[in-house]
Amino acid sequence: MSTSALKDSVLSHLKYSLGKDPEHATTYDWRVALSLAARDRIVDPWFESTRATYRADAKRVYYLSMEFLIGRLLEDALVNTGVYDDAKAVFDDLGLNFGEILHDEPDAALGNGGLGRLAACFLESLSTLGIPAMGYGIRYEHGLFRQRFEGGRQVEEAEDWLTQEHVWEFERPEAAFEIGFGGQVYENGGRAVWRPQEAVIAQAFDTPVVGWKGEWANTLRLWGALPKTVLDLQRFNAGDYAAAAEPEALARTISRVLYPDDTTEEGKHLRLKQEYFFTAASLRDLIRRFEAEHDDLRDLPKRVAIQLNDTHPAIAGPELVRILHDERGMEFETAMEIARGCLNYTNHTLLPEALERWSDGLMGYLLPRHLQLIERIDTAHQTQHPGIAIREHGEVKMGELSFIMANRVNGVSALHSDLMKVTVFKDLHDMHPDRIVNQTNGVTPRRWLRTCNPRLSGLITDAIGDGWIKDAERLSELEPHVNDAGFLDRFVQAKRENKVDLGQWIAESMGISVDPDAMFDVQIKRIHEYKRQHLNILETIALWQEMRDNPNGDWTPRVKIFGGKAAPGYVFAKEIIYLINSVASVINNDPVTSKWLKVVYPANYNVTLAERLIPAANLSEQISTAGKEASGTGNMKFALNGALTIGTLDGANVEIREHVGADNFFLFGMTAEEVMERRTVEGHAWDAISKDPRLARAVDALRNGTFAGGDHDRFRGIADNISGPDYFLVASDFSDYWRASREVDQAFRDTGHWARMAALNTARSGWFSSDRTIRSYASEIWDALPSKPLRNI
Ligand SMILES: CCc1ccc([C@H](C)CC(=O)N[C@@H]2O[C@H](CO)[C@@H](O)[C@H](O)[C@H]2O)cc1
Repeated sequence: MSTSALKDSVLSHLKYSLGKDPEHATTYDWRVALSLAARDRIVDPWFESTRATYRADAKRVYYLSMEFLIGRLLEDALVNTGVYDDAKAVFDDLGLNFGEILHDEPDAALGNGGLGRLAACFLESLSTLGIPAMGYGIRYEHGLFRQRFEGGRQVEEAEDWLTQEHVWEFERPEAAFEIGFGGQVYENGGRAVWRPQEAVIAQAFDTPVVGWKGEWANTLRLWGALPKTVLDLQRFNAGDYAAAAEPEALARTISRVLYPDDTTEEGKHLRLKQEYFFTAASLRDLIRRFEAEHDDLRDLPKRVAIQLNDTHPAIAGPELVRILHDERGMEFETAMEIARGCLNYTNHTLLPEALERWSDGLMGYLLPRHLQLIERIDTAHQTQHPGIAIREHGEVKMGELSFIMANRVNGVSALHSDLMKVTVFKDLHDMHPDRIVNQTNGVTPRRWLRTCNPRLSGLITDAIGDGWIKDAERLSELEPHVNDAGFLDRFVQAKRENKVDLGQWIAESMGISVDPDAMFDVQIKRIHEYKRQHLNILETIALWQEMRDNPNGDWTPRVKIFGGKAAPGYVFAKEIIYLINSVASVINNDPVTSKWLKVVYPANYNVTLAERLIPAANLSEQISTAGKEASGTGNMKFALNGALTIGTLDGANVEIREHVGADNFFLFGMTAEEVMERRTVEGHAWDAISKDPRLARAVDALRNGTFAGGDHDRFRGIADNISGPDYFLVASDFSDYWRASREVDQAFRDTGHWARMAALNTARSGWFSSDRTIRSYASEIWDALPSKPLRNI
């Protein structure tokens, strides 16, 4: 498509789709017009992908997830369909600010963090690989809350991405299903019949997910909840207007808002309704699609692979058995076999508080037939494998149910999958030793390098061509260039220019000036004790104290950048946020140290902010307590973008260090085994503090009001925790973290050496592409293949 054709398409959409005259068009109008023009180019490959799948009667992959952390779609679509430069030329030509138009798009924040973003990367890779697939989720009216800081404290505001037209979705009135809740189960001719007490309509909204080069596009189908009856006319005519509108309000509540917790299961009534709502609608939809082309449901596993993104859609097991056994009359055992032949389960966390357990009461109330079927599934499994129960202490354990109903169960990094076998799923693993496999996470190199870092990707393509974008492991072809001074200079230049851009944005949006030649040290992720943002800020305090002791010391200038939201109910995490902001305001206004050290915490960390921060990072903080971070995916994005990692042997850090080389990774801290050992030591925190005066002094600063205007109590909670129970071993890992951080200081001063290490990280991180991960799922779990050979780039 030529620039002029694109221009015509944009102008005609502005006129005929938005009814706007260019003279009076707003940034929003131009952004929507461009999006419609870009969308037009995706519809044909989208249709063709569907046709090809039907022609080939190909096996389909269904990815069921409560979260899809998509972010923005326009720039990704322009790059993936190869018209980004044309679009830029069109708006330069129109004398409009292209960057401003791109930034007008709201993030689709339909997720909390790692699990949701992984789902989005997976969909893009499935399309790039041409594997027929569909993502199923919920069309939340309100995504993850907007974070604002008030006096350094997190304040949540409702997110409202749908208050403006969402141009990337197509409503599908024909794809709607009635989903029931509650009610009773009756016996009828030897068959169980469930009569729900209430019902809502699940309405489909489709978003095309286009792959690299726009050759294939799969569908993300999100369900919105609608009332069976829009208005209770009797009540309306009786003047009881509120009551008249109640059915609609009640129904829409199901898809109203994303639960903002990412580690603690609340066990909330509405959460279980959400999980059943989208899971049941998705199973209805995929069975209808199967039966349109096939007449024997026993062949379902040959044509359908379902991936459960954690336990959130685990009700899929009992629901599939209910449909096959209750509705279709299959023998229970056959229904179980067919269901297990389709289902696979990915575990994303070992944190006990994150493992979902629904009370019998709630499950029996909302899903009475499912509770009966879970009982039967439990009994059947215990007959063969006594000792493990799905139902225990009046609760239904969704992890056990998912494991027992799955063909394959996987962890998301090598360490995590091994830990699953010896912790949460030890007994089940002993019973089914070949069921757990590992699938180390990955990230899409399109969004997380090609699109977010055009300077570096331009440099790479100049050096080795652009084959790496589709096949990221070809980044290894950069290795010979790493010894070429010219390449390294351009590598350093690209990073510096990204840092200058970020510095400008920080100055404009936060009024803080940062030195682009300082080390940009970045920790961006959800705020959680196991991710140890409080270890990072404690080290920052100790560094600041040492700088004040010796202001003329030859310090390595650093900018500590934090980003992340805390679950609204997570008090300790919110205290950590308050501490970071309080430390920042003292340090950033300290004339003695401000040339050496700055702390920056932009609010409302999301996908778009990550795309702005990662290309400008020198150092990636991956400092979780070993054994706690299942994988991490930010760690991969930083390595791809030429940042060095300071981290523990946790999650995928282990594999990143193996791939980039131990010399190009700053390792510190206890291993997962040593962590278990250290916890058994009585007073392990005090012991560590007593042995490290630097640590003791930093903790004292939390107690003596240094960062609290003299208020000794403000951060007592954090100080007491770190010097007391300290379950995540902040005190015990501090000294080694300090040691590694000083090594980082030394290394950063040798710009050539640092550049070489950074370039090797980029060159050796191609394996962490989500294309590699998806290829592995496809061959080891789904037995799914690309539907048509995609033209080699
Ligand atoms: C029920 C509340 C809830 C909601 C979400 C979750 C997710 C599983 C939390 C999550 O996002 N886990 C992260 O998943 C990433 C993708 O695999 C991993 O890289 C991270 O290590 C893991 O913390 C747990 C509990």
